[in-house]
Amino acid sequence: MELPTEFIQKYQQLLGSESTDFLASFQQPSLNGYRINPLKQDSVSDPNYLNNEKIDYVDNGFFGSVNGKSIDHTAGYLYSQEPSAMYVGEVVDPQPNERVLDLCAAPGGKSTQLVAKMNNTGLLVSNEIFRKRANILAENLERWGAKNTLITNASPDKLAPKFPTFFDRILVDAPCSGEGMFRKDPAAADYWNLDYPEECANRQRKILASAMQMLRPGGTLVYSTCTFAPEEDEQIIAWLLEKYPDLSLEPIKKYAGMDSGMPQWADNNPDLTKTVRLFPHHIKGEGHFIAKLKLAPSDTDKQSQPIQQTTTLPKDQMALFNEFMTETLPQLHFTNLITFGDQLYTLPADTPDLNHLSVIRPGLHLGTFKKRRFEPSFALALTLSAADVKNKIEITEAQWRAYVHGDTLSLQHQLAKGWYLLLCAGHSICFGKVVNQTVKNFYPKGLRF
Ligand SMILES: C[S@@+](CC[C@H](N)C(=O)[O-])C[C@H]1O[C@@H](n2cnc3c(N)ncnc32)[C@H](O)[C@@H]1O
Repeated sequence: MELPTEFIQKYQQLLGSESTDFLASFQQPSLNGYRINPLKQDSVSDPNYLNNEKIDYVDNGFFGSVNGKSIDHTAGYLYSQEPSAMYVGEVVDPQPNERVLDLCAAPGGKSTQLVAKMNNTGLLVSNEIFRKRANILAENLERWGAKNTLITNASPDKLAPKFPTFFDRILVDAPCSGEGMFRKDPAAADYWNLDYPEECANRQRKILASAMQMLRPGGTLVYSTCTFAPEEDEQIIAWLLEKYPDLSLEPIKKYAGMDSGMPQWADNNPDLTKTVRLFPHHIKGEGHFIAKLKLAPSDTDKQSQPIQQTTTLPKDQMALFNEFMTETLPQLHFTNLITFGDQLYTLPADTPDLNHLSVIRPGLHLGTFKKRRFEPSFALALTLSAADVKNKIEITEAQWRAYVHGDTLSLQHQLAKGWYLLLCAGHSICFGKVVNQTVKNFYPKGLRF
């Protein structure tokens, strides 16, 4: 690929003799990776996914590519992600039952990783400023089987007043000049110019100022980019430390091939070596910068408490939902029920007041109220295992292909009318409705292939 001349000159100056290897790395093919979903009860159906080279710094991470039209992918057992990007979620290291914000979240690589580490407990607010991208984020989180996630579509400054000093951990995986994406997407190099990193840095400072309003005293902020530009990496952290004296850098473990951040590329603060750089000529990945900061605890400024949601469904809807639960999922119980139009959701426990906020998914989507019936959602099906449901049908791979294409299935034996969880190779695929020896198709239209 052809790199901009000013880009070459800039990194020759910054990296000196090392720039030869750095610049040569852009002529190498880009690297793919994927993570296996630990939230699912069983393992991948294609064992080849377990035989690839493991990524040593990531739980469940492997080098290799994912077939987007496989059962494993469509059922949410795999997430395709660039290897070095996977280290971000490891550094965030969220714990079960925490309140976590992924502020720039689409398409959802880091959010799926965070939700898995939280074991679907606590609250993850996964936010994306652009609506189209927020819808893709929702699709990816639903396929992954996320239950504790509130998906919002807001600019950081609109989100901040809703969650003052609220989060234990915040990830800002910032929009950046994307120099680490040049190999995957050479068009990104055409877009680059010498002033672009500074333009991105302006936006990053604004996003971080909003993030700081939402971080509780004693909370952790992780900032990451997929660019090498010091203006967007060390210099942003130097700015943060100056503007917020109660923030301090936390050391990040450096695995083989990872480099320390460069104090000399900012204000010479030696603490900047606590940040990490993943360079494509030193590790097997496209490149990343990650910093982890802690806000000093305070006795007076307590973490804000959510306003408790009190929700009661109208009697007729409650009866329809209870009927579905008794017939299909008698062992499960959902609380914090909330409707948006005719859509039913279960809100994560810690959710604050959502008024005047653009919400894409207020928690797990349970289904839709139709005239005199309740239709369970695809999202609900993907959080379930065979043991959760009263009625299930194990389908063959050929039937799975027909179902994801939008066809109805014919049954060889008579089954009672009602909702059944369809499973293929042990994976929950979708709900289907049995009527007269056929399974009616409820695979989401937008996901059929
Ligand atoms: C690096 S990407 C996030 C990748 C994501 N964290 C993942 O792992 O899949 C940055 C995101 O920031 C969003 N973004 C762009 N401008 C923004 C702004 N002004 N404020 C907040 N987010 C913004 C982009 O739409 C993009 O989805």
